[in-house]
Amino acid sequence: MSSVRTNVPYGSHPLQTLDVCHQNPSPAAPWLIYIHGGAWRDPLITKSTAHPLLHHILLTHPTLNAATLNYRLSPHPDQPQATARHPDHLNDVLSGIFYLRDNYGVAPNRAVLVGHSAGATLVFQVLPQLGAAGLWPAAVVGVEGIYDLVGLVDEYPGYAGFVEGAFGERERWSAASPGWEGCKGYKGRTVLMHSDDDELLSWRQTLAWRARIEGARGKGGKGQRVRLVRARGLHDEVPEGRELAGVVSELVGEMTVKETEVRHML
Ligand SMILES: Nc1ccccc1C(=O)C[C@H](N)C(=O)O
Repeated sequence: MSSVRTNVPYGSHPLQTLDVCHQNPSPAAPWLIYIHGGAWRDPLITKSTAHPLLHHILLTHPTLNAATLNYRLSPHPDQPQATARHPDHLNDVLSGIFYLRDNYGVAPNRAVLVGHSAGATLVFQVLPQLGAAGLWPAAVVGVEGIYDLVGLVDEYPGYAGFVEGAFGERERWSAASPGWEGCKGYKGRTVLMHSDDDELLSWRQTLAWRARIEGARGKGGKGQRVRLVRARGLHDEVPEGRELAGVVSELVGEMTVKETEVRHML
């Protein structure tokens, strides 16, 4: 029954594609859905950057299904003809997730959504839209994430170029950054990971985003906390690291317990 498919189109653009490993046909199967980083533009950072994580996690969790998504990119010095602009990246991620729901039956509350770097921005941008569609995931994991575009360029003026390329003028950055306002109904887990060794981003984005989520959620409520996890390695090494695999493994383990409960209920 197990099937691995690569470059499955979820739209007509060559980057509207995903890789999927469907090894558990149960409608209650847990899913890992990965959104890559690369500053919304890097042609070399694609859905394939999740393959080491997927290999490891799918072998250790034989009831897990997984997918990793490409999405259209903004112009890069090596790929100036790319034309995507916000909200194209976000719309593609949403289309890809809807494709998985429609074609593989990914159920609400059975998905762990992982985003790295600009992919972490995307998973939190897409979260309220998933909620609006009745598809709140079980967990969201942001890894070496960008969450506040204005704050990012204040800290690193050199990043203005790729932020402009993806989002346009500075006036638009604040509204385009993720917010927690549309996520009040979200009852899943939120994990933010960051590495001391990240050479491209300090802890500032991650800590400020955690403070924003926890502030918006109201302190002290049960299940309302953000879990902060220290990772190891350079910015683009963290997705392959043991810390992320460990976090995903735990989250999937929690869902597997629930799958057994679901089976008892049937
Ligand atoms: N994800 C990032 C986060 C912060 C700063 C840079 C990146 C990049 O990915 C840079 C990429 N190599 C680029 O130049 O397009």
